[in-house]
Amino acid sequence: MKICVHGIGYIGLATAALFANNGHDVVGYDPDEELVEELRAGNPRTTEAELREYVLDALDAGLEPSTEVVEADCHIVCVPTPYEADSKRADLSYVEMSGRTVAEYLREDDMVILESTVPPGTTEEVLAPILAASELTPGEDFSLAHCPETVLPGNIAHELVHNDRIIGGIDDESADKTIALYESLVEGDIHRAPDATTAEFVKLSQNAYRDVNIAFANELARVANDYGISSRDAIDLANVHPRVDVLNPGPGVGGHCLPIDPWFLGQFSDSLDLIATARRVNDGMVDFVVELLDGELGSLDDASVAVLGVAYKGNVDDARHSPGLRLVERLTAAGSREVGAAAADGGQLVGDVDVRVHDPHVRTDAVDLVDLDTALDGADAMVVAAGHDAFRDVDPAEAADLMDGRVVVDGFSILDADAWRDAGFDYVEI
Ligand SMILES: NC(=O)C1=CN([C@@H]2O[C@H](COP(=O)(O)OP(=O)(O)OC[C@H]3O[C@@H](n4cnc5c(N)ncnc54)[C@H](O)[C@@H]3O)[C@@H](O)[C@H]2O)C=CC1
Ligand SMILES: CC(=O)N[C@@H]1[C@@H](OP(=O)(O)OP(=O)(O)OC[C@H]2O[C@@H](n3ccc(=O)[nH]c3=O)[C@H](O)[C@@H]2O)O[C@H](C(=O)O)[C@@H](O)[C@@H]1O
Repeated sequence: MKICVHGIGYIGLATAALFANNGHDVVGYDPDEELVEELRAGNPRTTEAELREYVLDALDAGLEPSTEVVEADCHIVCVPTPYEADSKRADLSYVEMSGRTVAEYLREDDMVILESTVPPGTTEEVLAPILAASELTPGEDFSLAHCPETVLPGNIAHELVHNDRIIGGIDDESADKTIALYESLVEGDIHRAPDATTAEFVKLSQNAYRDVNIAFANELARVANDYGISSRDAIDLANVHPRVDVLNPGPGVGGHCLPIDPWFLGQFSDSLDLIATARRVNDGMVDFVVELLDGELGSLDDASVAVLGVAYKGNVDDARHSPGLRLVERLTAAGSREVGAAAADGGQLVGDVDVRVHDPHVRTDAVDLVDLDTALDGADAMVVAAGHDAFRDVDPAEAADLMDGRVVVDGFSILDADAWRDAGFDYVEI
């Protein structure tokens, strides 16, 4: 089948490769000329080794990166759906733009599949009317379905093939055709949603569920701290119950999915309550880290803090909406004024903090990154704000030689607590 994937970023490229590696004739369209050139030269933008190999196989199998759209039996839309922070709404302009492009190339009996994560109702109420500008009728002249993507960054090559899929069409035939196509590719089960809106809702519910569960763990961490006990020990023990499965606390929830998708879920509903509270709890964990630092150091005024990790989670290079970046903001002068402004509401006043940031995976313009030794040199405290495996190897004796202070806040409980305590550190974990 001739397939045109619209948007060959992280998700679209993997999806294009999935189809190309299964014998389809695939064009990966993206307006980003540099990205297309790099791919044509055999340089996919990924640090995931398995994904890289998978994409290189696909290029060998004929995957054609292109800045031109082509006519195709199936158009798969994988464009960005960013979040507008002020309104807490999805920016659907890329989906709309892509829809207008697809409409120009659409022929009778073609398939259109939206994979981007969108608020409930988008496929039927936003994309379908745009595609109808082709003068073909959605559901009658061409099929239209939503097939949300659920791969876990860091494990995409495996999950792309093995995850179950939820597929919802704007009518039965659209769902039938889309299900048949994905059944020929993936090893996970395919589940039929009653309609496209339900499929959109389910995708967002999965991420909201995880966000709420993490918020529960984060709240337990704060409560356990009030009792002077380890939340990690308590959660491990709670989880021996056959019907309890609490996730891990940490310095907050990052990435461009979990912190955002709960708001997409509530975009056309006034009923978010627990889910909105969970967002607030998770975003508040950075303040908890600041409180821990302040408590351990006596005062943050003029303190030096080494922040290790601005990736949104361990072993990835993506710093979008990361707890580490938020922590840096809070600790720097601009951020401390923000925290100070909240003092009347019980927030704490923080003075100027010398913040040094190190991350072996991330390249970003958002903060100045330094090497590990520079970050630790003269620091009063060290915070692990991303769970990179590399941080397990930081030697407490060497850190003690470099640092002025002896405070470590381990956001992910990844360090060897005994070794750090033996080296003279006050070791605190979330
Ligand atoms: N990254 C992830 O872990 C996951 C992402 N998603 C969803 O998948 C969608 C895509 O996300 P990513 O691949 O991460 O984004 P990305 O930013 O890596 O890639 C999107 C690509 O679309 C291209 N693009 C922009 N406008 C376009 C247009 N009009 N036509 C064709 N291409 C266009 C961009 O140049 C870019 O290369 C989003 O809705 C996201 O929420 C879903 C599950 C996981
Ligand atoms: C329900 C679910 O597991 N969704 C996945 C999620 O990918 P993502 O990498 O954002 O998820 P993640 O590994 O839970 O990490 C998100 C954030 O949550 C934090 N986190 C995660 C687990 C935990 O126990 N505690 C915790 O604090 C992480 O450190 C990170 O900051 O969102 C992806 C997406 O929708 O883009 C989705 O495809 C993935 O399957």
